[in-house]
Amino acid sequence: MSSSPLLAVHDLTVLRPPPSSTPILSSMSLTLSPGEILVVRGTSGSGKSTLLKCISELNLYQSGRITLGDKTAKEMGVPRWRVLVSYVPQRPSMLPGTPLDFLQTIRGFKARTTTSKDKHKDNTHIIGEGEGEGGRGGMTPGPREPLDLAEDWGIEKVLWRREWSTLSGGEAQRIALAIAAGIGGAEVLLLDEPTSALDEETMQKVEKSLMEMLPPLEGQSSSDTSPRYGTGPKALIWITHSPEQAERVGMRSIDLSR
Ligand SMILES: Nc1ncnc2c1ncn2[C@@H]1O[C@H](COP(=O)(O)OP(=O)(O)OP(=O)(O)O)[C@@H](O)[C@H]1O
Repeated sequence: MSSSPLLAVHDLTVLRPPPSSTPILSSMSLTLSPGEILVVRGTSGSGKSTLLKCISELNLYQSGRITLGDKTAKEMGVPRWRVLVSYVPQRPSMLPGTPLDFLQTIRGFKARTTTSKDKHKDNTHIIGEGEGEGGRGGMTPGPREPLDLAEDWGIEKVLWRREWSTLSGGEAQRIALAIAAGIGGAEVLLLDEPTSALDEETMQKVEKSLMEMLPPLEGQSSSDTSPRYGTGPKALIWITHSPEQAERVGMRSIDLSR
């Protein structure tokens, strides 16, 4: 693989809480390059989610070093790290309010540096009161704003105004994923079984959009790939139990099964 990785995990060890203190992950290392999708596989309980939560600084670990570029989360500051290295859980937790409230809240986080370009593409205003369709947010192709991205995956804009608790598992999963992928700013997305609640057709649409967001791999001509969407992520780590999906999306894979 190419020279300098975007993300690197060195010798990560995570233990279960006492009294068992047995390892969940033991001296685990990996690297991720720009343009790459790394698939993580493994039996249930082998530590896949734990790995992604450690990388996003949501889970404590006993030893190891995780860097983005040449910086650790501590050196960068954890809030900024969590913007750049974004974990998308398998089941979005039952958040209060609506997806639109959530989107507006995370857009306001101080750790997220909002450029005037980002502001320009914020078209959350396009959903009028009680309105189902909204506008198109401009006629020219450009960055995929979360609402547009989700719409490509079959999420009508009216759903953004519904309480999270009233959404189906697959609706909530697509909306959470569209927010993470479409809001811009994240360099690495950590996807925990991102399509587990989706039907085959929708799953393949989601796979295609996510793959098209990435820049070309180093050494690969950009004309070899579909157009890249705006400020999308540079690389993905993708947990899946499906060998077919691993084959479709993965450029490399690791298996955590013991
Ligand atoms: N806070 C915790 N306390 C005790 N054990 C934990 C804790 N968090 C995770 N574990 C254990 O660590 C192991 C790995 O869990 P993890 O959720 O990472 O597995 P996984 O590979 O993602 O599984 P699945 O495929 O079922 O989602 C499991 O045995 C789990 O019970």
